[in-house]
Amino acid sequence: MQVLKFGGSSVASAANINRVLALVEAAARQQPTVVVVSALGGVTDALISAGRRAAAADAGYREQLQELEQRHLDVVRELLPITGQSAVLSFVKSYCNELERLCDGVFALGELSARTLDRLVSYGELLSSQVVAAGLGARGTAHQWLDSRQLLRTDARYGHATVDFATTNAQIQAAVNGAETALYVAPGFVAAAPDGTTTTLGRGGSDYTAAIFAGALGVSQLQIWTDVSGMMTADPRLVRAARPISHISYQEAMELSHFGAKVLYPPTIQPVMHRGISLWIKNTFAPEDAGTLIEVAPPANHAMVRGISSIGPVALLRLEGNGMVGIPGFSRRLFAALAQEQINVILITQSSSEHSISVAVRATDAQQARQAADAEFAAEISAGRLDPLYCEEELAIVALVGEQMKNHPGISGRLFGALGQNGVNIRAIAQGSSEKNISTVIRQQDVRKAINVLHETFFEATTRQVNVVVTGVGNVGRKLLEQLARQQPWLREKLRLNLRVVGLATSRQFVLDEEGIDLADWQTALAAGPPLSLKALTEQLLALNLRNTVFVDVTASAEVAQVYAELLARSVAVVACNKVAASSDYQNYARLKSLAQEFNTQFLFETNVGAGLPVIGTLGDLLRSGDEVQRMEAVLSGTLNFVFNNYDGSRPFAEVVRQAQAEGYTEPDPRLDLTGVDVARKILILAREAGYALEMSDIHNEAFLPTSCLEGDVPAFYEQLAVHEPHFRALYDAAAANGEKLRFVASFGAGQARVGLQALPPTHDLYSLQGKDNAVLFYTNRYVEQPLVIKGAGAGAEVTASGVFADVLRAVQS
Ligand SMILES: NC(=O)C1=CN([C@@H]2O[C@H](COP(=O)(O)OP(=O)(O)OC[C@H]3O[C@@H](n4cnc5c(N)ncnc54)[C@H](O)[C@@H]3O)[C@@H](O)[C@H]2O)C=CC1
Ligand SMILES: N[C@@H](CC=O)C(=O)O
Repeated sequence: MQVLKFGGSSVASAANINRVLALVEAAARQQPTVVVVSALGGVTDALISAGRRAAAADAGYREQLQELEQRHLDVVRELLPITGQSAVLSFVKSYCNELERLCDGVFALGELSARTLDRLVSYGELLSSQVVAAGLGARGTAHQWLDSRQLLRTDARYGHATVDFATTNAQIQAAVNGAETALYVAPGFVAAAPDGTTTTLGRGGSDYTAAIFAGALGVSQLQIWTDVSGMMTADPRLVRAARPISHISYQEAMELSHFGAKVLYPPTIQPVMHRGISLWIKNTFAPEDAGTLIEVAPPANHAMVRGISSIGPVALLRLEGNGMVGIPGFSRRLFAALAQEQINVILITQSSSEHSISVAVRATDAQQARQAADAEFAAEISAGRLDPLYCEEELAIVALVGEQMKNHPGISGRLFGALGQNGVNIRAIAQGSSEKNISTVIRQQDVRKAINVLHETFFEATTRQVNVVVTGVGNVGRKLLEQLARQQPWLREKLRLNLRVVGLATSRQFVLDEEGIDLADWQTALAAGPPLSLKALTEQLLALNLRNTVFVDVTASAEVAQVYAELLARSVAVVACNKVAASSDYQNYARLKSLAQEFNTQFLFETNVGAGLPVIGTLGDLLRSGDEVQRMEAVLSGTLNFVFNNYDGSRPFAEVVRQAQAEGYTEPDPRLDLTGVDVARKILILAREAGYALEMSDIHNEAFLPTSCLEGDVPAFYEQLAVHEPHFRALYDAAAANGEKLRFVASFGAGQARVGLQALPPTHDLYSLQGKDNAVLFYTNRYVEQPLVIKGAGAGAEVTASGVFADVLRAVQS
């Protein structure tokens, strides 16, 4: 024997009912079957609404009832052959006439009692089950329609009656076991009080009916057929990667159902759970899908977390004050006051200091709850021993559920880590000692991000989504996009990162697309974007609230550097190729670093010094391992090294500088390189990273450029370089005469930093640098005589982009 229950969506139309009939017939061929049917989708709500309108003297209920009648008649006409329709059509009409008389009475009296409402709504299931039974009859399938009102005995608490199981079980057993038929159809939801008046079973009523039949008959299995393929690991409307749960325990299923996985209503499954009957959730519209099998003891697997649930909006109420500490009875009074108002408490938390108790309630109950608590504690509040109830709204609860979480350390750590790294602040936490459920209260607007992050953390061993915004798609930015596009498959396969570019900006336009921009044709997406507004870009990016987000600045813009703080404070990682922020005033530099720390994110700028060379990272490693920098000596300008390696007077100095710019080594404004400002910024950043609070004004810069070179714009600068060709030639000749090379050297020691042009002899460590190379010499407590040397290409789009890329990966993998 088995029981199958079909929900409202499964019987919402003739086409759907035909599916149901085929499934029922297939099931009944296997073993005797009881089919429990809900009302056609939407009918119960329509009946309640009609009743309420009638009670409110709104004659519109008649039209509503006519629509309901028409809907059922249409279903019958479509479902049954013409020859078999008339009896069923007149039956539907007679039920609908009864309904109309009932509502007319309600209209006349202006009153809708719970008893009348039960009677009214019972027609939904009575009609649907008769229609399904007629459908089976029309297909020649033998069956018997059972009137659940004659089998399910309840008390007279109309609306949510309590079942008298002794009588009910006996009546069901007599009706089913005594008959010869192998297939029964019964209306769900409806029952009867001892005096025979119709009652209903409350929320989840048809599931409950099915479970009562299953329990009474001791069946092997109860199947609940619905419109989803079972319980999912998370709400599929919020998490695309959510997947069905194949096996789950009753305990877990109930935890998930409590928290929004609306497939089941826990109280309804008690009759089967207590008898160890398995419950199979199946999809009427995809019967081939495995569905979810709920059992007392499902097979063990490696999943500690079975599902993630969410419920919202909720409000968090906090009762707080010194007057509570050590005095029994406060929580009892709070809960009694809420219970008095029929307010359901969803989550409770109290710290061990006993200084406050927080409870979460549905947002719609918040104000009533606040008033009830304030009234209850009015005396303590006016005496200053308690604060008025504090109510925080627009919150939600996200919970991890899984029986195997018990005794497995580290799960809450991963939960908090994953949320923290994504800027999701946890307002309250609850975990019972059964360890089946860890609940967090978070902002409603963070729910999508939080569930996705947790789903990735606990279910998707395969990939993690990373969302990158690239601001500045010039020389370096374009190369970065090329590298990202080329590397995407590798990142997915090897690092399990689904790295998507969700935003792009230039000084003219920007585009944001949470679905990810096609890197094969990003120019088209960008061209279609609105004019650049950094405010709009940041606001829209923050509003998207995507997980694992990295903002990459590949501009040289001071305005772009100003948005970092807002982003970091929302846990968006910032990767800056732009040197403006790290070389701005010390206070800003330090604030950005501490914001990153405070909001559990990253502010990385490795390419600020030495482009793709691992300079800042190496310095950090030295310091973190306890070393101390004594001195640094470095060539930090790719441009200047290129220029002095290539200038020998045979070509004009200006032409060599132009070549450096054309090859992509200079700053967007090459005067920054030639004046030594770019190098000064770099040594400043290194000194700061080494622990010294220097300002740009502390860097002594021995500029070699004649001042007239800086008096106009960039074309004027090049003109002046040509005018001063003899000056550059003289510098070169003087060095060459001594067998020396010109190097623009940055040095730091004893808290002092300086940059300037030097003629270095062949014996000097920085003499033999090729092309656009940079070199950094670290003299530390451990590297005393021979410095730690980092050397290599110090400029160029390709190497710089690769350094930015590495920072992006560091930001999301840290
Ligand atoms: N070229 C190199 O070897 C290295 C460059 N860098 C840094 O990389 C950055 C970019 O350099 P390039 O790509 O050569 O510059 P670029 O001039 O070729 O590109 C700059 C990009 O930034 C955009 N941009 C400018 N102002 C903007 C604003 N306010 N909002 C949005 N976008 C804006 C421009 O439209 C352009 O797309 C600079 O900060 C530079 O210091 C760092 C290390 C090495
Ligand atoms: N313009 C810079 C590029 C890297 O920061 C340089 O020439 O070194």
